Amino acid sequence: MKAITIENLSFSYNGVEVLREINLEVEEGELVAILGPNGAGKSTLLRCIAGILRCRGVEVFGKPLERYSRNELAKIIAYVPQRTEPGFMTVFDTVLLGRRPYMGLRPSKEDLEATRRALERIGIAGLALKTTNKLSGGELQKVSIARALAQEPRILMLDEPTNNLDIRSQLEVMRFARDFSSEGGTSILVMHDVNLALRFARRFVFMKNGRIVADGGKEILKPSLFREVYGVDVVIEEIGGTPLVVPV
Ligand SMILES: Nc1ncnc2c1ncn2[C@@H]1O[C@H](COP(=O)(O)OP(=O)(O)OP(=O)(O)O)[C@@H](O)[C@H]1O
Repeated sequence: MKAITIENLSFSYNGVEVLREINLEVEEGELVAILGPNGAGKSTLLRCIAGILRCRGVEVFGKPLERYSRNELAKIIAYVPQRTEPGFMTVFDTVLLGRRPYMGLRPSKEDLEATRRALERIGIAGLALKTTNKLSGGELQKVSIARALAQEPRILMLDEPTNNLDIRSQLEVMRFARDFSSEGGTSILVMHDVNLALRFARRFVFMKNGRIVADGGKEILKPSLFREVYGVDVVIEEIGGTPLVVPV
């Protein structure tokens, strides 16, 4: 089943067009990495799909985005932005906020359980009682991902999820996204670390100047693509069955 269908999507901020004629279909269960230089429009595309920016031409599970209520959409799509501001709430309460689309006046037993599960799965149960303004950048990033998980979405959209994370945590987050997809969820990740993307994603969407310039599996990864998209020369070597892109 198609999780996301985007047809001829363009988007402007104050009259300046930053997404141009985007067409993209994502099947349920896919893990897609969106790559491209700074300012290419990757975050804007994610925010359009998440319903944060008002756009036409996006369907989620066969229904136009604008026909979803905010609550309905929040049960389907969880979006983790590049940066989150810390606050004065505890980690537990912050992750519990992910349950808002399901909650009545008070959190139910199921809401509390889902919060605990998310904290465990992201490996931050030990931080539950800390306030978020006392966390490191990487810890805060993990809290945002746990909150998205507590939302129990069908589509997970992470904007540069491995920023701020040490190598081990990067791998944990990527493994989590891969597992989420192999359990039937759909993951869309904006990434700058091409090699990390290569290791975990099966599909790569390259953007430049608001357009999708390449979309496919490992077969599209050629030095000419990196020259076109980033303006850099690279060599691509295979190590342990995974291509490794090295700028030269
Ligand atoms: N709120 C905004 N108002 C006006 N212009 C914006 C806004 N957000 C982004 N832009 C512009 O839109 C373009 C695309 O930005 P976007 O954040 O989508 O790029 P990106 O590919 O995610 O970049 P990066 O890799 O640097 O995060 C850029 O030229 C940016 O300056």
